[in-house]
Amino acid sequence: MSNDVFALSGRFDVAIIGAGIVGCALARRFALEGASVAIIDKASDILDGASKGNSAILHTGFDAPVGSLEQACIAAGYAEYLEIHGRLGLPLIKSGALVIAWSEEEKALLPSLMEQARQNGVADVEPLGEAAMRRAEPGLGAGARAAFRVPREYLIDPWSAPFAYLLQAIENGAQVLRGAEVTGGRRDGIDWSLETSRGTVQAGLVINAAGLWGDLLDEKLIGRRDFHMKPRKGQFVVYDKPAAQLASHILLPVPNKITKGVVVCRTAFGNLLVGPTAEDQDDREHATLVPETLEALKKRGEEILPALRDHQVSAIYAGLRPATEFKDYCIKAHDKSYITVGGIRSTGLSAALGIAQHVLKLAALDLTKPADPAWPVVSNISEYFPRDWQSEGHGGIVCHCEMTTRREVLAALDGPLPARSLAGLKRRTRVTMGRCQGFFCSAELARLTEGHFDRPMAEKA
Ligand SMILES: O=P(O)(O)OC[C@H](O)CO
Ligand code: FES
Repeated sequence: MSNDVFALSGRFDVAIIGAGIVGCALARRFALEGASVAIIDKASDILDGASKGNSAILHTGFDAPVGSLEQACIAAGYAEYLEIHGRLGLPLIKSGALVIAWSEEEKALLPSLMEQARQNGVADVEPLGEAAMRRAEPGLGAGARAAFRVPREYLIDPWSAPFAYLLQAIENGAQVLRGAEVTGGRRDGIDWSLETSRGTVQAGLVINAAGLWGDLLDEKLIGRRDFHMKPRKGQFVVYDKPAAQLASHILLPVPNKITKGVVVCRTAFGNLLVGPTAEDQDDREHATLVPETLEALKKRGEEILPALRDHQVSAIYAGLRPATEFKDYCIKAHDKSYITVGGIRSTGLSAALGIAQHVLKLAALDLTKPADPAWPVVSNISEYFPRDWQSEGHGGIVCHCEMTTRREVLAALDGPLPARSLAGLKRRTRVTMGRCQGFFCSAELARLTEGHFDRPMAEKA
């Protein structure tokens, strides 16, 4: 049965605004510590803001600024992911990464980057001369000069991880209010009354995890802005599955102060990804795809892996990073009743569990941990682990490109956190995300999802 309610009643220890990667990890941490938790999002489903476009890497933080809060949260988040992923059924693809120099100037920067990695606790970086680099990745283009290996940079599924975090929060008592925009709020000295488009939510502590809207929410609720959002768009090109055999490592360029640069890597779903771009813009809502930029990305991909010329692009997408004028995360307890968690850029996927640990300490609540918390197991949709279609009683394949079964679709439409939109169903099951982009599975999906979505799927015959 769905945990979704039209409105929340009662009083919560913690109200988290924003059900992105960070909000989901916060909900899990506080629920596991014994807090009563409400999580509120204005979208009809979770992960609908910055978290919907991500390159899906579990970073070690080797290149984070030494001594930064970002580095500390990535290190803690990385360690906790390794500790819990098996128990929650979350995939981990141990690819490792190569940081590749494409010019003599970049080659000269490799030793200092390796030193930075060591200072960040990533001691196992390994320099590779040109011959060793080409042995490690035989498909690299002629321009690659030298590299170093970061063995513990891994690939993960960017959607099942936060989904599992929130599911665990729910199974330990958290409540979710989707489709509810926070329009205002006031504090009566003890508790907050948050006004939302679906009623009032009463809580002792409010955590702003509103991502791209974080600065505006602070202004609305506490009348101040300590940072200003500068959305940074990233466009990506996704190649069809046969391209995944072209690279085993995550191929990273030498990063600069703004971005890690254009990455080439496999995905947990067996595709190959090239991106992201790093384009600052004012718009917080729209990440427009630009054909010329996508062509340039393809060209860059082919310089990195020339064999990509013979492979097909199966999808394109773009996301927005909640960047601010500050390089580091903007996490602050304004007082005992209000914490802002802002400026969490693309490293948020790796850092989320660590951010949650940090915020728990800032909150300093007096909580009693439940003795035997629930541990849900999410359904695996990664190409690299056994899938539902390989087991009995799955009811048939609905999406043949992604081998999604009827049982997987029906499960995603049910349970404590059901999909409310096609986008939400895609993130849970991969339907329509294969090489035909839904041409063959949409009609059956329209039938299966009837009555489940806020906006019904248009029937495609
Ligand atoms: O450009 P960045 O630094 O935000 O990093 C993008 C990477 O794809 C993160 O995994
Ligand atoms: S059959 Fe679903 S994407 Fe092709």
